[in-house]
Amino acid sequence: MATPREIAGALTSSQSSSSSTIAEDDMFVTIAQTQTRGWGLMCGQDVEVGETIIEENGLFLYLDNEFQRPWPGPETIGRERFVENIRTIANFMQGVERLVLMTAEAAIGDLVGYLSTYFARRVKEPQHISGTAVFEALFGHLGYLGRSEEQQQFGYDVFRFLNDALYLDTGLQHRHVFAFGTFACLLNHSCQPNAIAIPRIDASAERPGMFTGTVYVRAIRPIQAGEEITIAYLPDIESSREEHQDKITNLYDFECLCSACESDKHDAHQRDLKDVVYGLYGEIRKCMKGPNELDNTPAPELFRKAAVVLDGFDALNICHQPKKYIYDVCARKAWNGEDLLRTYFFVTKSLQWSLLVHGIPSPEVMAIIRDREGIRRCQVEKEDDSAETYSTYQAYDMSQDLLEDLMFMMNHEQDDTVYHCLQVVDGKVEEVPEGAIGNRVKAARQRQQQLKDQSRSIDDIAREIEAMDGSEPKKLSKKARKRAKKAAREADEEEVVSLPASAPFQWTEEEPFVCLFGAADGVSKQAWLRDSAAKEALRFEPRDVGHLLAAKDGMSTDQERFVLSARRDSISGRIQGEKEFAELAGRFGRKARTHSFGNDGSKKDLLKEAEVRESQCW
Ligand SMILES: C[S@@+](CC[C@H](N)C(=O)[O-])C[C@H]1O[C@@H](n2cnc3c(N)ncnc32)[C@H](O)[C@@H]1O
Repeated sequence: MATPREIAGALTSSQSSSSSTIAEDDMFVTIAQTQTRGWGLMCGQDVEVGETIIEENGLFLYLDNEFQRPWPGPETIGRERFVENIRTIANFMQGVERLVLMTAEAAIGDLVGYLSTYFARRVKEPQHISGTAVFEALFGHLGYLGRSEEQQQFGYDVFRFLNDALYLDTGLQHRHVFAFGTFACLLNHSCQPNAIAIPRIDASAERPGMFTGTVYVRAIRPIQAGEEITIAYLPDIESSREEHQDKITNLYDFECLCSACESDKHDAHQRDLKDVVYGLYGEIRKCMKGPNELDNTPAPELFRKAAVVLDGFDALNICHQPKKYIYDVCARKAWNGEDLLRTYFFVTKSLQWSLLVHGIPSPEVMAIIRDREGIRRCQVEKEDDSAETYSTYQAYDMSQDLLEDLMFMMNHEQDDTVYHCLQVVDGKVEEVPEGAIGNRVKAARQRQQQLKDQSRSIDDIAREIEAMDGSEPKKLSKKARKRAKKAAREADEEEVVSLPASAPFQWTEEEPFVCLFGAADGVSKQAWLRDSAAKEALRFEPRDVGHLLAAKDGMSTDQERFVLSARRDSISGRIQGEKEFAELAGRFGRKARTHSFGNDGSKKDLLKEAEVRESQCW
C-alpha cells in the first residue's frame, strides 16, 4: 500500500499540472497543492450534503487513551510502551513498503535512542513537547548522522505519519481513535469545514459497535467540483476565538490559515461576531459538563442563548459537531424540566444531524445510533418483543393536541412530509397514514386560524376584568393590565405538559437523554427517518428554535412576530445589516436600534432585549 504522499508524488511527477485525478471511478477527489496549507484534497465533482466522498480501509489505529496529541513520550506512557509505539509505526511504514527490514530495525534503534534522550531532556516541561517538534528533531538527527537517504526518508515519513493522523470520534463511550495512513489524512483543517471524517462502526453480532477500521468522509455542506474538501481537526470549538486558535497551534503545530481565519484578520466585523458566538457557546458548553451546571442554568436563558448561537453558527457557516452539541444540551435541559415538546424537538434535530452524517443506517447500525443518542431508554420493551416499542408515550401525560401543535408549528411553512408521519392517538404515538397528512395539515391550519381569531389581547382580558369589577374602563389602569397579564399567564400555564410527579428522569453524565419517538425497524418508520434526514436537516434553522421558544406557551401572531424580530435582533440581523433591520423594525413598529456585539455588555443587552420582548408577549 502506498502512502498518500507517494501517490500524490507519483501522480504529480507523471503529469505536468500540479493536480491529478485519482482513479476517478472509485474516488472522486484530486490531490493538489494549496497556496498556504501544503497538499490538500480537492473535490473532483459536485457533491451534495450527506454524500460520501471517500471511503477507505487499511488504517493503522491507536486508541486515544494510549496515544494522543501531543504525542506522548516515555515520561507519560513509560519507556516500554513508547518503544512499542515507535516500533509499531516503523512496522507500519515497513508494511507500506517504504523500507526493508534491516533499514527499519536500524532506524528504530536510532529513533528510540534519540527520542528517549530528547524526552529525557525535555521532561520538565512535557506540555511543550509536541509531535511535530519531536519528529522535526528526529528528522534533523537522522540527517545529521548522515544516514542513508532511505533512513532520512524513514524519519521524514514517521514525522508525516504522525502529523497526518486523523482524530476520529467513534461515538462509543467517549472512545476516540487516531487513524493513520489514509487518503483522508490529506484533508486540511478548516474552522468552517465542509466535510466530516467518520469511523465506520461494525454492526455485526460478533463485534457490535466496534470500529471496523474503515473511515469515510461525508459532505456536510454542498461542495463544488474543484473546491477543497476540509474537515475540522478539533471537533468542538473553544469558548473564544483566541483559545480556539491556541488549541490548534498547541495540538497540531500550525497557525490556522483557513479562509475563515484569514478573513478574521481583515474583518473586524467577523471577529466581533466570532467573539460573541464562541463566547455564548462557551457558556452553553459549561452546561454540558454535568447535571449540576445544567440545573443551574434556567431553561429560558439556555434556549434563548441556543437560538442566538445557532443563528450565529449560521452566519459563521458552522454546521459541524458544535451544532449538534447545542441540540443535545437543550434536549437534556428540556427533558429534566419535563418539557416533552421541546425535548422532542431538540432530540429530533440532534438525531437528524446524526442520520445525515452517518447516513441512513441498517437496522443494526440504527440500533447502535439509537443507543448513542439515548433513544432507547425511553422505550418500554414489549413482552412479545414486537417492533411497536414507540408506543411508549402512554407513560407520559402527553396531550395529543400539544404534539400536533408542535408538529404543525415546525412545519407550517415547510415540507409537509417531514414530521407529520407521527401522531398521538389515545396517548400512543402512531404513524399517520400518508393520505391523511394533507388533511391534518389543513385541519391544523384551520385550528390555528381559529385560535388566532379567538385569541384575546391583554387589553381585552383587562377590560373583562375591569368590567367584572363593575368599573367602565376608558383607559386601562396599570393595575388592571398587570392583573390581566397574570390571568393570561395562568391560563397558559394550565396547558403545560407535565410528566408524572414521580418520574425519576434526570440526565446524568453516564445516561444519555431520551428521544420521544421510537422504533426504527418498521418500514414506514424508515421512510420517516429518510425524510427527516433529508438534505434540509443540516441546514440551520433558527426559526425552529424561535418557534420552539414560543411553542409551549401558546403561539399567536404576536409571538410569531416576536420570533421574527428576535431573530432579526440576533446575529443574522447584525450580519445582514442595519438597513434590513431598520426596515423590519419599522414594519413591526419598533424603534430600530443597532447592537454592537463586541463586548459582554452588548451581549447582555441583546439577551435582555429578547427577554423584555418575550415578557411583553405573554
Ligand atoms: C493532515 S495534514 C494535511 C495535509 C497536508 N497539507 C500535507 O501537505 O500533507 C495536516 C497538516 O496540514 C497543514 N494544515 C492543515 N490545515 C491547515 C490550516 N487550516 N492552516 C494551515 N496549515 C494547515 C498543517 O501543516 C498540518 O500539520
